[in-house]
Amino acid sequence: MIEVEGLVKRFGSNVALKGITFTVKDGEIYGLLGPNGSGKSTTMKILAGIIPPSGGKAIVNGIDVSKDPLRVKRIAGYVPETPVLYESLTPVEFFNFIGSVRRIPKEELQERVETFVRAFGIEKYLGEMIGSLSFGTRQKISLISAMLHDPKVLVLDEAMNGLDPKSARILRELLLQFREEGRSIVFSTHVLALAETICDRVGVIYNGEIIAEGTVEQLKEFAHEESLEDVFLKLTESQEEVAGIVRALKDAL
Ligand SMILES: Nc1ncnc2c1ncn2[C@@H]1O[C@H](COP(=O)(O)OP(=O)(O)OP(=O)(O)O)[C@@H](O)[C@H]1O
Repeated sequence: MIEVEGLVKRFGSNVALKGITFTVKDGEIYGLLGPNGSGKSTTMKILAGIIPPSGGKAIVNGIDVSKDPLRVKRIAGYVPETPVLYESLTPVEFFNFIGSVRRIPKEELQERVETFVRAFGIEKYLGEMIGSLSFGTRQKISLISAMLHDPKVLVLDEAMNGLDPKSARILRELLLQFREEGRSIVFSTHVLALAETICDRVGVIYNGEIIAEGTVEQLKEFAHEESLEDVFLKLTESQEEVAGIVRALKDAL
């Protein structure tokens, strides 16, 4: 379970998070949606114990991220927006490195690596240097490394980025299985169709604040719109602006 209450993050004079509150239950996939720069990655980094909050609380499976970020890192699987990998290692070396840092028993590590490598179809890249691999393959390595220690909580920042349709489907199925197993998953995406199919509830974040929250159906009802895309544009005050830009483009081209 993830409990976020009044979370604040300041970067100098820029207040990136202005008191965010939401809960992700056990066995729930919570989607964090919002325009560029609204605060999704900042929230995710705090939940993963990467950066400290400036105020408020974030409790991940009972652990306060401000008090014990190391313990949070142990139980959470975090996939950053941009993969952070060691370019000069091969995927096998990298997975072994993660296994030793996380103290995963050797046999268990090998079994889990094999399962995920097969699932994402990256067998043929295992001996190559990570720096030479494509963006999508690196994303798969980042995903696998976040799941090796059997995390109770998953914090996924744009995790579908760069994945081909087959791998995206596999990740989707994996997440649904994790949900069945009672894990909490917080998931940011710009792909609203994906959020619509996978998230139990979504929170719309705008200028560092959650401005609406609920199931996709509840949000559609609340905003009197038929698609999540229209809900999103309306709530983030972009609907009129987009229409104006489209009109200007039509006139200009
Ligand atoms: N390390 C940092 N130093 C200073 N400002 C930062 C830092 N990280 C984020 N910010 C600022 O915090 C705000 C929220 O950024 P954040 O990366 O959380 O947005 P986002 O919703 O994830 O955006 P995107 O969809 O583009 O990934 C932005 O104004 C950003 O410039």
